[in-house]
Order: sequence, then C-alpha cells, then structure tokens
Amino acid sequence: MRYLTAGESHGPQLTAILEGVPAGLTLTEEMINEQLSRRQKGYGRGRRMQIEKDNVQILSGVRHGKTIGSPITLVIENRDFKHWTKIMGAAPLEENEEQEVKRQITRPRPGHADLNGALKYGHRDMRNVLERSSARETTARVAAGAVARIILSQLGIKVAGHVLEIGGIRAENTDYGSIEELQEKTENSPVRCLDETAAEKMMRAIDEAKEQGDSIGGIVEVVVDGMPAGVGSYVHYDRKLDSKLAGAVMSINAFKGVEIGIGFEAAHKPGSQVHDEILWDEEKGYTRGSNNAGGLEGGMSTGMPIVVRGVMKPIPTLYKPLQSVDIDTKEPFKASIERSDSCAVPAASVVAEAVVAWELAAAVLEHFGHDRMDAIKDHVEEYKKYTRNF
Ligand SMILES: Cc1cc2nc3c(=O)[nH]c(=O)nc-3n(C[C@H](O)[C@H](O)[C@H](O)COP(=O)(O)O)c2cc1C
Ligand SMILES: C=C(O[C@@H]1CC(C(=O)O)=C[C@@H](OP(=O)(O)O)[C@H]1O)C(=O)O
Repeated sequence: MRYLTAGESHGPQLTAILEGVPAGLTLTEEMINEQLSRRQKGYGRGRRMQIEKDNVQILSGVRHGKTIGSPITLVIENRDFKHWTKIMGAAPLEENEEQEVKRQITRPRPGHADLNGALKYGHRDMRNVLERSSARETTARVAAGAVARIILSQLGIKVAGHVLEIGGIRAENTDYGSIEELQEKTENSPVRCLDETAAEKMMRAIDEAKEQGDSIGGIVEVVVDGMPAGVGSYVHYDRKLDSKLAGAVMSINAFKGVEIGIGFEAAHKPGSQVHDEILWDEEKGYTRGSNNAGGLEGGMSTGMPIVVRGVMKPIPTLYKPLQSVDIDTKEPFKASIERSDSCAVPAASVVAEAVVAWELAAAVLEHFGHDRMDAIKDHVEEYKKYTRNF
C-alpha cells in the first residue's frame, strides 16, 4: 500500500491518491471527516483553522460505501483559496495584475524550509517554498491515515495518541487503561493530554508564548493495541518496522526526534532493567513481563502494544521574528511573518496517529495479503491461532 499527496497550503485543494487498499472495506466520507476534524482542534492554533472546515470528497476507488481495489482519490478543498486566487492561481498573470500580486517573500524564517528550499529550487519568491512545506499537507496525510485506521480496526488493531509534554510541562499521570479510554479522555482535552492539571498549565504556557510573540513545542505519544507478533522483518534494513515508524513520525513537519518504547532512557539503564522477559500464558500464548521495547524487537512487532513518541520543535514563524537576511539586498532584516500557530503539538498528535496507522496497515497487508478484506481477516485469525500454539 502506498500513497502520494499533492497541493499547496493556499491552493485550491489537497489531494491524496492511495494505492493498494484492499477491496471490500467499508469507507465513507464521514469516516474520514471524523479524523480531519480531530486534527483541526487543539489549543494553540492560529486563525487559519477557523477559516477551514476540512471535508473530504472521495473521487475514485469506492462504490456504494465499499472500496473496489482500485486507487482511491481523496480531495480536501482549501476554503482559504478564495482569498488567494490571484496569488496562488495556476494561470499566468496579466500585465496589469503583476504589480498587485508580485509581493515576494524574500526574508526567510529561521527554522522553516524557506531558505534551503529557495536555494534548492532557485525560487526568488519563497512563497513557492512555504506553500508546500506548510503543514497544511498533513491534512491529506490524516485523510490517508483514516483509511489505514479503518483497515486496522477491521483486524482488531486500535490506534490512539496523546500529548505528553508542551513547553517543558510534562504530564505526570499517563495511565490510560485501555486504548478506548485513552481516546475518550483525550478527546475532551483541548491539548489532548490525560493529566488535567498539566493540561491547564500547558494552555497557560501556550497563552504566554503567544503573548510574547513566541512559540513552543512538545512531545506526543502514539499507542497501538492488537498488533499480531512478527509483522515487519529483521532480514533487511528497509523491511524493519521500527525504522519505518521512525521515518514516518520524523517526516511530520517540525518533528525532530522519535523514540520507540523507553527510547533514549535505555541509554542509562542496564540490560536487566531494559529487556522484557518472555512469559507464556495458556490463553494468550507468548507474552512479556513489561513493554520497554514498545512492542518492537528486531524490526518486528512483539504482540505487545506499540509505543512511539515524537518530539516537535517550536513553530518557526514568530510574531516577534528572529534575525534574517533579505535575499535580494543581503541586508539584515527580521524574518517575514506568515499568519501562524503558536503551538501545534495537540494537532500534531493526530497527525502522528495517522502516519503510524498508515505504516502499520501497510506492513500488516504486506504480511497478510492485500486484495480482499474478508480473506485478510481470515488470514489474521488463522495466524493468531498459529502464534498462540507455536
Ligand atoms: C500541525 C502543524 C502545524 C504547523 N503550523 C505551523 C505554523 O503555523 N507556522 C509555522 O511556521 N510552522 C508550522 N508548523 C511547522 C512547520 O511546518 C515546519 O517547521 C516546517 O515545515 C519546516 O520543517 P522542519 O521543522 O521539519 O524542519 C506546523 C507543523 C505542524 C505539524
Ligand atoms: C493550514 C494549516 O496549518 C498551517 C501550517 C503552517 C506551516 O507553516 O506549517 C502555517 C500556517 O498556515 P497559514 O499561513 O495559512 O495560517 C498554518 O495554519 C493546517 O494545519 O491545516
């Protein structure tokens, strides 16, 4: 299973083409919209999220609410485009429009893609860079991830995410019970955090950063339950499931670190306190005494919950901008200001769920087949019996 996305932040639409989705999966626009609306919520977002109301259109690959095995085209309109038709239109500009529209962005923002993207593609107007490097694109990835989640849920695999830290404020209470409870509890939190006291402090930290024209980052965690053991592989570097998950989380805009299980903490602990002892249980078969490995060993799932964390740096666009250089004059200037979020960690946790769901669904289909949902379901059941009796 693979997908491509296209679309600029202020262009007419975002598009995702998903290839390899099995036939016979129940899929409606409402099911995808539910995930899109989760991504739009979250404390700390700027005014753009009030303009957009992300709604998907399914334009191919689905008939009468069921996938048919052909590529699925998903489209999400950018409502903001109507304010940007001249600036973002595909048609060449008329001569009389040039003056009006040609306000170029020439002062790159430290931390964003502006300068490197301009150098790479030779753009003197850095709008050509920021339009596609914008995390608006994550809307299309959440739409694709929504389809992956539905495949996984059909196979008894559930994905949920939450926020562990914002601006140095760490959630103390992270006990979530079941995946359903985690989802339910964080859905009502504006910062998607389980710990209500920490959540209040996080919101105040976001307010303060905003007042000061600054921005803050944080840490998100994705947890997955129900993954059968042995998905992924140890035999070749590009088949390792942990590396695919790390790559997917790292590919989210502004993510700068990924941990699997206890992650970086393993560096200061002896092996006896890190590795998860192997047990056998009449009902479950093989299980573990702990889950420090976050459900992954040797590039494969262990059957324990998968735990992936990602670190998001603070948003680069600052209302009190940092020093930069005008690429036309080479004079020092403050970086340009694009309307911006002050913290997008809660929203990014939904994106992290989506990209993790996609990688897991792709790996599951590689393992169990990918043509018909009913055959895949049977195969998973059979395999679970096999691993239990192994
Ligand atoms: C959900 C989300 C919203 C974001 N919103 C903004 C924003 O409003 N302004 C901004 O400058 N960066 C924002 N970013 C981060 C930039 O897109 C990101 O820093 C940029 O693409 C450069 O890539 P890099 O940080 O991965 O190196 C956002 C990221 C995410 C995940
Ligand atoms: C549009 C989204 O996020 C955008 C991500 C983003 C960036 O630079 O990454 C910059 C901002 O765009 P704008 O200048 O239009 O306000 C955010 O709003 C979104 O998440 O849907």
